[in-house]
Amino acid sequence: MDAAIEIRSLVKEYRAGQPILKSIDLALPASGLTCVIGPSGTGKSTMLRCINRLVDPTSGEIWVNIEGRRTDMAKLSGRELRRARRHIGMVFQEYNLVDRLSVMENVLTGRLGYLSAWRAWRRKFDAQDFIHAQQLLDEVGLGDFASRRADALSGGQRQRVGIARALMQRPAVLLADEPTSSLDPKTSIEIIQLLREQGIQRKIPVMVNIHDVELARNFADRIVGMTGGHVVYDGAPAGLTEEHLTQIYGGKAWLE
Ligand SMILES: Nc1ncnc2c1ncn2[C@@H]1O[C@H](COP(=O)(O)OP(=O)(O)OP(=O)(O)O)[C@@H](O)[C@H]1O
Repeated sequence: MDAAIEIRSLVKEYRAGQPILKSIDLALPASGLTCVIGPSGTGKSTMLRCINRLVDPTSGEIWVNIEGRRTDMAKLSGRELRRARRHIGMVFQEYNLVDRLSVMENVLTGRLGYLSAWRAWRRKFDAQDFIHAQQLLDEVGLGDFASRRADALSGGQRQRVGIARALMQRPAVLLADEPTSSLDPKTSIEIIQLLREQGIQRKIPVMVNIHDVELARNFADRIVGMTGGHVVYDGAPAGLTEEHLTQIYGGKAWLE
């Protein structure tokens, strides 16, 4: 398969001899929304954070297509890691916006990894960056909000800013760690659909950790079910049965 993300034998131990991820193998195609489900503490966030190297893997390989080159994120360090990371967009549960900055300034933050240290420190963006940021705000439905302060927005709007900021990185991969956990059901659907559409438009894989199984079932192109640090389901939403859910959650927890 021509995978845009390929994870091989990924192991993560925070404490020696106690693996959280127990040899994960996963290959995601160049487009489409993959939802990762599984009980709390099973390692979903750890897996996502290994991909963008917020967490260092203990062993294994994480191949990502970056600017036409297959790159093993697990092996990078220093400058090479910084260069690769700027192509990996991340959307967070709590948005991680800077409240006192405007929406535009928050979106521009996604560009910082491309600037020299001096320009980044002075937040010296190009005119082209402002144009791009405004285009992205239009795309996420916040075209008229550029000058608002981030803390004047609703949760759904804040998450849209988070998505625009990640897209500002011109990502090769878009990762989202429980992006809808703080949102109401209707807004959650809008955010998941937005993530999916943006991934399809840009032909990049979108990988989302999510607790809401029904949301995943209804909107994902693919579901990865994890339990105890293993992948136990990897396939189409339609193929995810009650037996799989029982295996993943060990009961009827997904109904709660
Ligand atoms: N920095 C860390 N140091 C030590 N242990 C950690 C660290 N981060 C996570 N863990 C542990 O690793 C395990 C997996 O955590 P992780 O957050 O990846 O799970 P998760 O499936 O994303 O859970 P949730 O759905 O609740 O977010 C947990 O037992 C957690 O306590």
